[in-house]
Amino acid sequence: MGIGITPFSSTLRMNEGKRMHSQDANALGSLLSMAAQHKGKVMVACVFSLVAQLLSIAPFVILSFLIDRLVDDGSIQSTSVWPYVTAATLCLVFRYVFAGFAAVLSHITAYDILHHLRLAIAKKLPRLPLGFFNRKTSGQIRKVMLEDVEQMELFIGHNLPDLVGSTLLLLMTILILFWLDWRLALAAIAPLPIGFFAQALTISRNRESRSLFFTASEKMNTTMVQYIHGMPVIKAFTRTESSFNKYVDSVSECSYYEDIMCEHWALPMTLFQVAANANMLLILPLGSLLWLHGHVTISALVLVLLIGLGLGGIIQQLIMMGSFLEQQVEGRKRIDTLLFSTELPEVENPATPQDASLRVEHVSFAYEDNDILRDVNVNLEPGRFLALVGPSGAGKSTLAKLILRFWDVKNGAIRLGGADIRQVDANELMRHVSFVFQNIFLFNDTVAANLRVGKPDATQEELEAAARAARCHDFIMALPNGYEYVVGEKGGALSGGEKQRLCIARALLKNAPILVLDEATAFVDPENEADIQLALNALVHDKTLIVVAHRLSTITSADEIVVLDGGIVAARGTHVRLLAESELYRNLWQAHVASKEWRLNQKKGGDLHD
Ligand SMILES: Nc1ncnc2c1ncn2[C@@H]1O[C@H](COP(=O)(O)OP(=O)(O)OP(=O)(O)O)[C@@H](O)[C@H]1O
Repeated sequence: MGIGITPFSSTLRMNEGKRMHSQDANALGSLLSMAAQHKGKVMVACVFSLVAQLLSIAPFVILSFLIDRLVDDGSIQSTSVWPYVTAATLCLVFRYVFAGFAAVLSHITAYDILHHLRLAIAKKLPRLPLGFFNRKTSGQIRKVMLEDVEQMELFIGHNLPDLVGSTLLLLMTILILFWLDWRLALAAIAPLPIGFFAQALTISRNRESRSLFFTASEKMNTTMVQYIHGMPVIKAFTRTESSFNKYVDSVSECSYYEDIMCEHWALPMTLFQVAANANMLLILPLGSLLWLHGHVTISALVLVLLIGLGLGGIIQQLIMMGSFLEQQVEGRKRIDTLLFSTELPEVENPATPQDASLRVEHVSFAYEDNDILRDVNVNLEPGRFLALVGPSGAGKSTLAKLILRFWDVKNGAIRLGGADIRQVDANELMRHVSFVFQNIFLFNDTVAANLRVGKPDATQEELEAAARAARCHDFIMALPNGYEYVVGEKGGALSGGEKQRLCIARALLKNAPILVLDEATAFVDPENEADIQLALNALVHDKTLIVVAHRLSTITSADEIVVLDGGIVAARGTHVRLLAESELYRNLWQAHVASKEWRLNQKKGGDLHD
């Protein structure tokens, strides 16, 4: 297994090696403690596996007894042979019975573990800060939940019982060999250290490439998911070739590391194969000499040959299991990374927001080293409307996400209804805030089910009222099954604007006192814009509204507009005041008006051609 020599010379690599070593050890510990939680069934499965293994060599021992009888007593009757044959047959039959029981038990346990592990991961995901999902792609999480968890089934269902059975069989075989004759036993095991050395060499040479291979395979997974999910964009932008090449590159990277591992593996493995089967060259001449001089019986010699030659096979099996174990340790590492990711801290004495006011106090924030927001202040009374505007990359979406606690602020505090959001229980926070983001997500379910995400027990009347307020009812009724229409993955047949209005209806149903809306830039045709504006008006009248605005015409009525530039507040005020006082806002407004006129001209041009 992958714990051993660190083959790198530089300090950096030594440290990296040590880190990997301790991660491997931790992951192995997790694997074993997972087995220990079901120790009753796991131990019985291991014992059954061991018995099955012992029964596999028992017929050879019986055969040697028979040979003894034949040699010592030449006049043996054929009927005397039958008990030996029957015993050997029974051993073989029971070998498979025990192996079968071991497999059934270990698989029952394995599937139980699989079930609980998948549930544990699924329960963990909602407890993670929302920012976690910005960092990890769905492809990476999918790989952990499907493939890495599957490795645990292989560990409990196959590897562990086989590993225990084969290790004990190896020891038992060596003991029997020494019991038969110590000189022949030494001859049988003499080449094995060479085999072990070869294996240790493979492991140490492959340590780095193995880790790189697993990272490359994770990348391949992500690329594959993106290749499939992004197919409409890829085709629309005729990026089929470049996207396919990206996918091919990730596959090639994977096979590159596979090739390296094979190269590292080829020579030591060949050496091992030769060594594992070379003991016959020692046993046969030495055994013949010992027999000629009367030091061993013919039956002992035959038995040494039969089980001694099997030693290579047992070790080969152990080595194969060792390499499976490496994969399982690697899978467990990824599962643990997810399971032990830092959750939003539990609040000891949770605070409750008293109203729908929002205060952003001297907030600074950095994703990594560079500050994205610096000393930002906002004060919003309940029921008021705040717009965040500014050039691309100014930090508008980041500020909106901080209000939802995607991440915690670096300095300062964000208060909802007077309570620091770090002191508010995560569920309570979500009860007070609704949000509609640019990357709209709809479940592959009916329109009604998607709306009910906002309020699971909403009546049909409530659904329709929310849909009417968000300007969705008419297009929903025009769908083939109305509210029972299955929208399909990513919203299927709905337009971008329609999907956004569905999300607004969902937020309306949730009826949280504060709404954060990261306005989408993509769905800007005038009809949609007017409809979205009306949908927003429905939200505004009794809610505190924070809108990250790209279409400035939708926020001219905001109580306060905060202009962000390079992470700092460059100006603030109403639309009219900012037009008079802020050059940056004026420029943004002029750019917006120009783009609207351009779209209008484009449309007129289109109409003329029609
Ligand atoms: N998850 C992230 N990790 C690291 N950097 C990020 C992350 N999200 C955003 N950034 C960076 O933070 C900066 C501010 O991004 P943000 O999305 O908040 O800007 P924005 O004003 O909303 O831009 P836009 O109008 O284009 O949506 C950008 O430089 C962006 O590259």
